Amino acid sequence: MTKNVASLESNFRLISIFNLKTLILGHKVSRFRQNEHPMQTEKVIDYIVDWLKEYAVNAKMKGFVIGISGGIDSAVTSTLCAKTGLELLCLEMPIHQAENQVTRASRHIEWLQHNFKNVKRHAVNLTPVFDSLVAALPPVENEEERFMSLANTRARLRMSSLYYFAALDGYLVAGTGNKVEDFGVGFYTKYGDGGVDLSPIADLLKTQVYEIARVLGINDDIQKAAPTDGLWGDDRTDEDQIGASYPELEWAMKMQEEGKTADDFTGRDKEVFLIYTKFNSANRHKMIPIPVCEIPHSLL
Ligand SMILES: NC(=O)c1ccc[n+]([C@@H]2O[C@H](COP(=O)([O-])OP(=O)(O)OC[C@H]3O[C@@H](n4cnc5c(N)ncnc54)[C@H](O)[C@@H]3O)[C@@H](O)[C@H]2O)c1
Ligand SMILES: Nc1ncnc2c1ncn2[C@@H]1O[C@H](COP(=O)(O)O)[C@@H](O)[C@H]1O
Ligand SMILES: O=P(O)(O)OP(=O)(O)O
Repeated sequence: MTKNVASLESNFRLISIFNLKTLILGHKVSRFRQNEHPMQTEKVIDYIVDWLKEYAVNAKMKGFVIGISGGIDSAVTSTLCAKTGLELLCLEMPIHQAENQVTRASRHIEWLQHNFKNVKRHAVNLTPVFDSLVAALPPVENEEERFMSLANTRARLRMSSLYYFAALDGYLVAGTGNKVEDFGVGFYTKYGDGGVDLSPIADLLKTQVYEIARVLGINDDIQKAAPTDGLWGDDRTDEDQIGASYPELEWAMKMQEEGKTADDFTGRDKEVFLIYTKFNSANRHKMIPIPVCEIPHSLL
């Protein structure tokens, strides 16, 4: 990891092929810190809003485009983008989506438009796009693996649509990943929802995202909704899939940072720690720069 980052700094060629998320992640893993004192929520909000604005202005971009799912992360991120005063385009991109998710997303955008003049919206129905892609793909033997692959395909179709509008209108694609998803369990789709231009809330734990949502006054139904990746056409939650809650995962992330091992724990603590480390190591490839085959000078 350290070696990769060092070679990244000394090799400009590599930089161009990493997405921003990978870059941030590459140096952030080593500086993970846990909140020892209460978060100064208003100051954190102002800090992120200023950061977003400064980045967009320096990049000479007009604003941001973001996918709104009806979940807490996209609700908070979009509100922080709206607070910059720059243009914000909210995209609803249902793919066989549960009705309650569609409604929550739509109500959040209405709330944003009510509070901020700089917010526009588009609904892009990706269900027929997804269905025709599935129909065009060859049959497979292992239906279960196909199911997982198609779940991630949904996230990648959304990413393509976000970048369509980013290029069309001069926007940056705002990422919605938080610290536990991005740098802990790697619970996102590589080059799907992980394919973004900047990551405003990726230094915040999920519990901190909730605290920010409360202070921002995000709709109650979103604050109460169980986190879900919404990729399966049913209402399974992230906790159902991972086997541990976000507060549990945050605890395990901290324990790993402190150098603890599974032998330090028993019972549920041990179970959670093992779940966390399993995801963390399986998804490590998402948290480091992509491997480049470096050819010895003598051969070139
Ligand atoms: N909570 C959320 O917001 C959210 C969002 C999207 C997806 N998800 C979840 O995240 C998970 C994503 O699935 P995934 O991680 O299997 O798919 P992924 O596509 O993100 O990553 C798997 C892919 O990475 C590559 N890969 C695997 N091992 C590698 C290695 N060692 N080195 C380099 N590349 C490697 C392969 O191409 C493989 O197909 C799913 O469980 C999905 O439900 C969660
Ligand atoms: N239905 C959706 N419409 C728009 N954007 C979406 C939708 N579902 C997901 N997204 C975006 O992807 C990220 C990650 O989604 P998870 O639901 O957490 O997997 C989400 O924050 C939206 O930006
Ligand atoms: O990324 P979101 O907005 O869908 O949030 P969550 O993952 O909590 O559903």
